[in-house]
Amino acid sequence: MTVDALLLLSFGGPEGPQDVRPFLENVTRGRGVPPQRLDEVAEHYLHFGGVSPINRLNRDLIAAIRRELGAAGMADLPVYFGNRNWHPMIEDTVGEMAEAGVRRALVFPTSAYGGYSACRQYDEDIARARTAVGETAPELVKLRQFFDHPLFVEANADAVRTALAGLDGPARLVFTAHSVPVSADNASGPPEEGGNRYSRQIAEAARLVAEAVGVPDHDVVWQSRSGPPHIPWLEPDIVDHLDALHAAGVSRVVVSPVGFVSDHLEVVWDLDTEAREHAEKLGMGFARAATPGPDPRFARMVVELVREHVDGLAPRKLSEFPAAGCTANGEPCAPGCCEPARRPVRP
Ligand SMILES: CC1=C(CCC(=O)O)c2cc3nc(cc4[nH]c(cc5[nH]c(cc1n2)c(C)c5CCC(=O)O)c(CCC(=O)O)c4C)C(CCC(=O)O)=C3C
Ligand SMILES: [Fe+2]
Repeated sequence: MTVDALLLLSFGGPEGPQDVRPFLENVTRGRGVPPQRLDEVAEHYLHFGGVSPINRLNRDLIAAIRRELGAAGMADLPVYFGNRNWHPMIEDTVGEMAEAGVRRALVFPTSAYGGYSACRQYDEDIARARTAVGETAPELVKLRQFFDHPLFVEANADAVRTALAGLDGPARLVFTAHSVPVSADNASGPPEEGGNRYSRQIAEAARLVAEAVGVPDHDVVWQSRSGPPHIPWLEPDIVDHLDALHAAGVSRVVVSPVGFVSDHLEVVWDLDTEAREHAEKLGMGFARAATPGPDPRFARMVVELVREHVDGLAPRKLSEFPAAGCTANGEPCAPGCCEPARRPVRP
């Protein structure tokens, strides 16, 4: 298949205090997140001057992808940047691509997993942007999920090794990912698979990373829960889990945010601030493993995913899960796959 461009599609984050509220409104429109939770999250952003590191990290990643494309003989493939929730917005970027004459592009989403928030919502973004641009919109083919790609696993494994080496004794290895409503996890994957594709892929990535490091035991827990308290989300939360480990006599932890590609706000606040402070209060040693995005192997993986389409390169993957997530123009992977929850939409 020939393609004219690559589009990096991400979540987006604010780049100054004035961006925080409108960004949060974009994220939570029609999603039933209580206003009190929004005030709290706004405070987390303002604690960092209203700047999330996510956009800068994505621009760095694009620079690294350009270098790797060059090394693979694809220096002339333009790389574009668009987001779901903040500028550059995907609608604007796809408009620019159309004006530049792009007819078909691959889309790399900055999420490794299936599930509504991690996969299908990016399909919705692609479909919405194409509709906004109209007839001249390029064909947009999303790249597959990469939670079990050997380069993703190796980058995470090296980060875990470095974090373990930074503590002065044996530590419990704990992986985290963004919590989602239990109903959303149950609905993730195609219906015939029986659900829970998101949490099962997280568990699989954690297992692969732990195995690569050579650590016999580990835990998988969740972070950054939002939504009203009466709705069940995946548990335990990392902070509660630290209490449980402390009670069990564990004195050091390494936390690997395997559910995320880069150090965005939920990593630097929920882990580096909240969880770290809690560990210190308990007198536990705490080290947070780096996210894989800045590792050169991550950009190399993106180029491999591109080459699966451009050169027919055989997909490299370490798990039995099908290589899902790759569809054109925002189509779901399969009928009913990762259906969005029916949420009350208020005008
Ligand atoms: C699975 C998942 C990922 C991983 C996959 C991926 O990476 O795409 C992820 C990533 C991210 N989530 C992010 C930020 C936020 N997520 C929120 C809310 C929510 N996330 C959810 C899920 C996920 N989120 C869900 C089910 C909600 C509830 C509302 C809804 O159903 O949509 C809210 C609202 C406030 C709150 O309640 O926390 C914010 C501000 C940022 C950017 C941070 C920055 O700015 O640096 C990133 C990368
Ligand atoms: Fe989120």
